Amino acid sequence: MDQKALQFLNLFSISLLTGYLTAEYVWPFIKRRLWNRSSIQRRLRHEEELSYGALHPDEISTGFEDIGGNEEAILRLRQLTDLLLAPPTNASRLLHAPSGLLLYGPPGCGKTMIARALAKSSGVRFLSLNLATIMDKWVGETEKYIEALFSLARKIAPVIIFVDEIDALTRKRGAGEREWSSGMKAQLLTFWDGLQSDRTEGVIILGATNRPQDIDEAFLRRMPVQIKIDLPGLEQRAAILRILLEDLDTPDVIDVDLIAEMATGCSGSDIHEMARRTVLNTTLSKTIPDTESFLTELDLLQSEKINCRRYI
Ligand SMILES: Nc1ncnc2c1ncn2[C@@H]1O[C@H](COP(=O)(O)OP(=O)(O)OP(=O)(O)O)[C@@H](O)[C@H]1O
Repeated sequence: MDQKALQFLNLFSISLLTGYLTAEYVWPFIKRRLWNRSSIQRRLRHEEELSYGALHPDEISTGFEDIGGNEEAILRLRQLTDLLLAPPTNASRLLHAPSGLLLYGPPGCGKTMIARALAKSSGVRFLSLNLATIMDKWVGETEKYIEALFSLARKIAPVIIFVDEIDALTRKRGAGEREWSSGMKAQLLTFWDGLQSDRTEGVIILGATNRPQDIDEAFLRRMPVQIKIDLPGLEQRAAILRILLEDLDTPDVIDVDLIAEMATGCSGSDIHEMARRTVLNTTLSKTIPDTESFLTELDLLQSEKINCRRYI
């Protein structure tokens, strides 16, 4: 073989070897680095998006003084939160509170208000998770949001992560369930367990739902304290009304107890709506809101609700 052919063969073998090494080792390494970098950037973007739902305690306007009734539930929640945010050092691990709590009960009865007031009174941030932000994304994207949620929570701890309608995220797993959905739940459980094993981080997950029966057992187990926030009783309805009427000039011409009695079956939200409409209408008609005007609005509201339910 002449010199030129030998040189060509050498060059050819070196290029082949270089090509092979590049394809086998260098390119995957570069790809991994690029992927990691874009993955970190993506997580940071998601963290930023999620942080729009985070409030500093000073930014929270709802306090326990704005909530009528629910004293027992509030007391229990405050004790648990204190325990969670400052776990007793050197004490038995059994004294540690669980990192997940669940508020359940009919709509409009104050679950969200209680969660916000809890964060404010404990002096911790309130991170409200908007499920629309993290669900209905491309396959794999929801998992990224969940990862970002927990990394953000760790950065801004102590924090209460509030997940309204948590049943939508933690629904019972079934045979026909889509793969992405069961993957997302598995990942949520993994991150949640990460919190449980390191309790000093001051991250509490507070779920709220109207449908606790839909929540998967695995998630219920991670929210072992389940507190019912029920429809208000007579005294509680009167308490809510008194709070709502505090800034009216003429509260003494209003028979709060009578209105509360007539409002049987109403939620706090219904009472708020009745009071809002009454004050709006009397302001428009330049009259003074009295017992009669409240009862008229209550009647209207109740018949609207009956008609609406009939239609459904
Ligand atoms: N106990 C209460 N005291 C004072 N106001 C209340 C109370 N419960 C409900 N409200 C009124 O009803 C509104 C809705 O309450 P909130 O959003 O906390 O209910 P919720 O239980 O979280 O409802 P949902 O399950 O539909 O999310 C409040 O903004 C407030 O005006």
